[in-house]
Amino acid sequence: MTFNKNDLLVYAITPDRFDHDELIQQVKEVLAGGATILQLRLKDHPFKAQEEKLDLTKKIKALCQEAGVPFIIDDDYELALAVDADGLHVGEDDLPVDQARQLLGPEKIIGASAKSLDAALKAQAAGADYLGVGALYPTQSKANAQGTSLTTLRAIAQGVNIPIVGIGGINLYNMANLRDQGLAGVALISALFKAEDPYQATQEIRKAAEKLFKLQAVLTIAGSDSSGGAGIQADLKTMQANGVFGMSAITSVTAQNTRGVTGVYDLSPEALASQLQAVFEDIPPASVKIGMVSQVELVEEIAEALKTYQAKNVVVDPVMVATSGSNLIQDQAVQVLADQVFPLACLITPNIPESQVLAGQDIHSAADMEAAAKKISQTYQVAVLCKGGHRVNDANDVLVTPEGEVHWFKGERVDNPNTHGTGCTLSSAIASNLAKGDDLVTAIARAKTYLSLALKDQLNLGQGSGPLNHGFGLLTYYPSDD
Ligand SMILES: Nc1ncnc2c1ncn2[C@@H]1O[C@H](COP(=O)(O)OP(=O)(O)O)[C@@H](O)[C@H]1O
Ligand SMILES: Cc1ncc(COP(=O)(O)O)c(N)n1
Ligand SMILES: [Mg+2]
Repeated sequence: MTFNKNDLLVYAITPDRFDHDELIQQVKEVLAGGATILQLRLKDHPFKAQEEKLDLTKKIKALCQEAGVPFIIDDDYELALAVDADGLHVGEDDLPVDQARQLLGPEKIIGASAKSLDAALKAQAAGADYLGVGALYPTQSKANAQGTSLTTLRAIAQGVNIPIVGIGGINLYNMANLRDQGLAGVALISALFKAEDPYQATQEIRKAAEKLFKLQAVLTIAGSDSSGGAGIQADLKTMQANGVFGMSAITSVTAQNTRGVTGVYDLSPEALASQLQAVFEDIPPASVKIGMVSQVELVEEIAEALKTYQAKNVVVDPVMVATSGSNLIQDQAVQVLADQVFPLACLITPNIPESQVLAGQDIHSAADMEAAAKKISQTYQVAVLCKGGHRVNDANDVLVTPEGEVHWFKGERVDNPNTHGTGCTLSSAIASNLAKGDDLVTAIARAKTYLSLALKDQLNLGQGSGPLNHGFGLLTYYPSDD
């Protein structure tokens, strides 16, 4: 039995009124399906004798032990002590947290329900190990449960440093809305125990929860931009802002600022290969973004590594020329990148000049963008997002898939001359969203929203086309400042 602050919580809570044998069977299935913590909640449950309650509790505890899953009891501290449960959960009107802690001792898990930041901070200070926050959605398991808004949930998540599980009416379908809110996981009753097949339901929810609530690692393979607005630096900042764990393999070090590129120092193929090996062999990324790669040999190392490690969700930004006008790829490398790396990708994101080169045709209109994207997509059997940042009146991008589907992403043009790194930022945000489980269209739509907000922040650094504010929404909370 382990309980770590960073563990994923797929928290199963037993339902009201049940047949004991049926409950035991369901608990078995829910544990086998991948619940990571289980709470026995015996609300409204008539027991004929105390022995009966003890017997049931012991049986369920044994199942949890066998599965290596912490066994928590709701409210009833005497029962928790009697069976030596792993922990106790107390509601806002139950035993106070500090008393629960005293009664159970320092080693046990104490959980508390909280509906406000105030209650959450109090429970944390009194020694709670985790918090249940809700009801986030209407629920049948707790009639008249008071609702908790996502705004309150976020405030609590930012204010405390113990894990939080969302609770109340959560199911496989509404769970996705709870992403990026600072949750360690979700607590469920009906979605697991009232499912037709509790084993399968738990498995599906566990799989989705892994993506939604566990910090996903994302790799960028790109060039360094000393001025911090594009390349590796933009990628890592974007990943941080989009709630994933950024990692990097550097292809080249550029001396660059908002006015231009004054030096390009490519790393050796060995230097790149060993970075890729170090990352892939230890922390397989959930997605990969590829940016500036200037030489044929470096492209070949990347293609090799993507195949060897069966890299997933690969997004390629075929960087050719910096916003400031400097060339960032050798002519021979373009075709090798296209031939060897595009087919391993799930998306490539050329801007208009890059699309013209790749398609071998001119682009003067939205229809031309779509035609070029279709041509590239057919040639390399990969989805293509032709970005419209180089147009004047709008910022519309078009996605064409190898199956021939076309999707336009309409973007209002933000009046901001500081667009250094927009392409790097967009592709990294797409890779981040794919890592968190979005489908391609959703990942792009959300990335575009992020990019627009970063542009709208109107950061103005340097004398040329400056960088975006990647961290516009990030704030660090220092508890000691209160
Ligand atoms: N002024 C702007 N306002 C809103 N979106 C923009 C603006 N400039 C670029 N974009 C968006 O930024 C993303 C990157 O596009 P683009 O600038 O064409 O790429 P690159 O940086 O590779 O040249 C696209 O989604 C594009 O629509
Ligand atoms: C190291 C590096 N990589 C990529 C770009 C492209 O920048 P943009 O995103 O503006 O196309 C850049 N300027 N520098
Ligand atoms: Mg670009």
